[in-house]
Amino acid sequence: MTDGPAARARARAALEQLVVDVPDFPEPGVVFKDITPVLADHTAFTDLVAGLASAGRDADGTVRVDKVIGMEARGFILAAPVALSLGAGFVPVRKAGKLPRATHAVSYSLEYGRATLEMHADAVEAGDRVLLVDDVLATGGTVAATAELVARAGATTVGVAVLMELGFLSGRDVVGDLAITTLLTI
Ligand SMILES: O=P(O)(O)OC[C@H]1O[C@H](OP(=O)(O)OP(=O)(O)O)[C@H](O)[C@@H]1O
Ligand SMILES: Nc1ncnc2[nH]cnc12
Repeated sequence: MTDGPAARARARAALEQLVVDVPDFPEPGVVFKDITPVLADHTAFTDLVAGLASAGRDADGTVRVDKVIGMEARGFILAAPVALSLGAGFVPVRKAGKLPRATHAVSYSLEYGRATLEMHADAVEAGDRVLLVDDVLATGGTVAATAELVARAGATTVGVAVLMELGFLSGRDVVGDLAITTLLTI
């Protein structure tokens, strides 16, 4: 698997061709971006993962993250292979009530409602450098809540990598306390 600009360019083309816009799901007025056809295409999925993984490397190719976080549920699908390709650990951030041991928890808003996210309190260590991976950045609520969970553990969010931005954040230069300069969008 090769990361970098070539993989990102192929992945961008695949997203344009294969993502299906579904009007009024899960509620009236929302145009839902269905990424499942991209995941079903092996070449496209490979390029997506390689493109996202480039956010976890310095310009010289050195891996700059200790952990990759995926946010339930679609973030899991992308973040786990990104973690493997970087040689980093994978950490799931889950909706409330799913993780069995002591957690940090943060409530947040997203395009269609409110939710609470949790992360095991010992999943990242103080001082860890963390990359957040998800499919869609809409209001930024999910990313901001996850960055707050990382901060509560004493770790640092050094990057955010997503497949798509939906335009809610245009004109803003921060997501929560995160500078948008840390953001890679396929
Ligand atoms: O930027 P935001 O406004 O926070 O929206 C983006 C989030 O919304 C979706 O997840 P959702 O909570 O619907 O969960 P799912 O992956 O389980 O469908 C998506 O996968 C992102 O995580
Ligand atoms: N419109 C949308 N499509 C897919 N996932 C989303 N998450 C938040 N808004 C979304």
